[in-house]
Amino acid sequence: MTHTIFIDGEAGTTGLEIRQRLEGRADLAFISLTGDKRKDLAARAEALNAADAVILCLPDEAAKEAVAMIENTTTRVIDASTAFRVAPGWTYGFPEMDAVQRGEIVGSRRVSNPGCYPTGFIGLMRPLVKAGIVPRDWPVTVNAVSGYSGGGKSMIAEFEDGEGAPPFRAYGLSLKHKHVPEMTKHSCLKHDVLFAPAVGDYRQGMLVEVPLQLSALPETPSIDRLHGCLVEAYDGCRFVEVAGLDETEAMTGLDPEGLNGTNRMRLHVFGHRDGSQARLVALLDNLGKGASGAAVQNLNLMLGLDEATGLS
Ligand SMILES: NC(=O)C1=CN([C@@H]2O[C@H](COP(=O)(O)OP(=O)(O)OC[C@H]3O[C@@H](n4cnc5c(N)ncnc54)[C@H](OP(=O)(O)O)[C@@H]3O)[C@@H](O)[C@H]2O)C=CC1
Ligand SMILES: CC(=O)N[C@@H](CCC(=O)OP(=O)(O)O)C(=O)O
Repeated sequence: MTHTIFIDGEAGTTGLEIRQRLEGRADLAFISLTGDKRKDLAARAEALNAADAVILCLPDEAAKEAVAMIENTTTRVIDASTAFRVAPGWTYGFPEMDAVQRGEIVGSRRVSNPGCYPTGFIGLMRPLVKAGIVPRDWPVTVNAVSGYSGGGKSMIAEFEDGEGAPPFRAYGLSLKHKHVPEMTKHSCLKHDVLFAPAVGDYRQGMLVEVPLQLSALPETPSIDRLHGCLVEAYDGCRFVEVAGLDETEAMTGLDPEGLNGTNRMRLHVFGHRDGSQARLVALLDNLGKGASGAAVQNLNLMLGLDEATGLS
């Protein structure tokens, strides 16, 4: 059986990556808009309604516009933007985040693909909050660095074509980053997380870190307890893994580009085993498990296929 797919925003950073990941799939046929048709409302409306599944790789407003143009009850939607990540009626497209999530995605017609930073953060924090190791009302900070492709075509142009992009830049300084609502909600936290992102002068790959003062937490959890909780949460997951404590202990650095080109995410628990502090760090490709890889994984699930089809 062939499924018809339309990627709205196919010429952008996320859209192109998705298209490349789906290239050569005999089970899929594509509707593609080129030239002036790319942004033509009538052409987009026709494509959106003709496809079995659409993947929206658009700015938020254009994504909302696309969803409003779908007039049938059969087209299935994966939205890569921020527009619907905490919206009622939408399923959050992070299959590994809970035992029931994969099944929810399989049965959903509206799936919001998670943000890149939230994938790392929720991956680290949700199991700890659900297990009661980190209280729901805990004040949580998240520090992160991303490659510049995270900012789409305009940021890629700034770093690759412009003059004088800095080697490292802190941003999100107003503390109102668009990812805060989904990070907070899907980690089951009560208070907005304090999010401190940065962008580096390299194309893709990211580290998302949560520092924890263990002795301030209610039960002073050990490194082993944190690690054990994450290992249990991701047992059997194809794309989310937890680095062993021996491996982590021997590391002197962590390269944000380490999983580029894959749909994988690796979680680390750094700290002395008998110490009272921990640095939880997620490593992922912002264009892989942080965006395009995750979208393909969700598409596979929604089409009733093995979630790993075409992914590494
Ligand atoms: N880059 C990343 O790492 C990630 C991005 N995302 C999200 O995915 C979405 C796409 O981001 P990204 O690919 O980086 O952005 P880009 O700017 O690289 O691409 C966006 C694409 O959408 C097109 N577009 C804009 N407005 C319209 C419209 N009204 N109708 C049709 N096409 C339109 C643009 O056209 P034109 O080429 O003419 O500008 C462009 O090709 C965003 O919501 C982003 O937040 C999510 C996770 C990670
Ligand atoms: C480096 C950089 O600018 N990154 C982007 C986030 C990339 C991402 O995940 O975007 P979505 O929320 O659109 O999915 C930012 O901070 O806005």
